[in-house]
Amino acid sequence: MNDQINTERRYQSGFGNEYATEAVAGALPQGRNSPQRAPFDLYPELISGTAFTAPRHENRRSWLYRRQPSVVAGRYQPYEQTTWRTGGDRSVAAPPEPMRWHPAPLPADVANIDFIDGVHTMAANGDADSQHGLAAHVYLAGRSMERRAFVNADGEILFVPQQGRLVITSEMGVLEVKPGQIALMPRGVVFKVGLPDGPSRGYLCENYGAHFRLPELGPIGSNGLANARDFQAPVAACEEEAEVAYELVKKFGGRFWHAPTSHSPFNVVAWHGNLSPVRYDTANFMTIGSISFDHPDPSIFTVLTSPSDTPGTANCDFVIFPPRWLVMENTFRPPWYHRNVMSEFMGLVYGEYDAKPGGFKPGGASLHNLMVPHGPDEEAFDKASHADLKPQKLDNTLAFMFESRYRLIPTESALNSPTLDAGYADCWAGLKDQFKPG
Ligand SMILES: O=C(O)Cc1cc(O)ccc1O
Ligand SMILES: [Fe+2]
Repeated sequence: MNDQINTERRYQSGFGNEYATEAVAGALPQGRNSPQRAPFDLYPELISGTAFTAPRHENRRSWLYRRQPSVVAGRYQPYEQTTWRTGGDRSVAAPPEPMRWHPAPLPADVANIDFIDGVHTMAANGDADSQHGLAAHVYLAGRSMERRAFVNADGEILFVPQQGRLVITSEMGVLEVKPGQIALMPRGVVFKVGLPDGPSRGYLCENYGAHFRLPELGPIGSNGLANARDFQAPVAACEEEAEVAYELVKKFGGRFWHAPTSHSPFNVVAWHGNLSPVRYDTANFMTIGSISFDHPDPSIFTVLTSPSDTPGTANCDFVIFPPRWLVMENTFRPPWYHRNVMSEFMGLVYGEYDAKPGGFKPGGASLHNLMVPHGPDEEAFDKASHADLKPQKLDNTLAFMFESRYRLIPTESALNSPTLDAGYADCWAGLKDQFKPG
């Protein structure tokens, strides 16, 4: 298995269904999970994504049949990764203002930086140990992980590549993900990231809370938004050279550790269950919008949601702003000016975002925390207030938002970064009082 794009890669369709896959026919036991001796003398191993006793509709677990169990590993030593932070750092003085960052340039030595070392936290909230909150990261990497693997005990990871494809090799198989697509890696599943296009950039949402799932559809009905069948899980793929030395890096309680192993962690010959990495192409998102008037709430663009214990008030919603038609009559069509009780971290994969046609660049980011006023910049306001309201296609654009009930605290390094757009607030400065009574 290597980084090369393999156009014949196969996938299994669906989100959270009972997948079953064998790299070698006959490797899955039939009728039981843990026979006295499993087929081909593989080791059965269970990975739980939820508590054993979680309600059936939420319960996630998979059975892996592997050449050696995961417990066969060396001792862990501390590993230094100082730019990947975990949880909200409440000692940071975060101004109650809109914030924006220009795209982070790829560092000069990017060819030596792999995915693990290339993660930079922009903002985070909650706490991994108490299993709530999220972190919004950017990754800047140019080196494929070869004999290095990573596992995150602190949360699941949503990948949003912005530049360059990812070849994500996991215990359950391989996912190829290109900009416009996303991938979701469950907590605790070992993976490595290959970069077939070299220097790559993208966003991550590390979710410490309840796992991401498809949102309820309510009156939309039984179809629409992200359809379950468009998610794809990998098929089992065991690395041919299984007895090779690997370095396993683990994030556990916000700290990084590494241990040597004498075998590939990608030694799973067959697996079954409903806990799996998946990928999804946002081009398959069935977008719903207003066909009469007014700008709807952005919740209509929710791809995945991580609920909290308060109904309808997410730990994290992953929302996209995909290409779509605008047809609303007598309506200011871009987002309204607003203050949101939820906190909004946004990124742009490609194109232009209608509320910020100028200053928000692909690879950049913005943070509009709870109750921080924001909305269209002056240019967007002027254009939309006078636009001829014929049907308009917003094309070649993909922005997204990680929206959370908890305040997102920027990291010290994000606040001090040269990419912080010091003049961001000026984009609204020209919105004059234009009240004309009578
Ligand atoms: O602020 C933003 O740009 C995100 C957003 C978009 C939208 O269409 C409505 C509300 C909202 O917060
Ligand atoms: Fe907003």
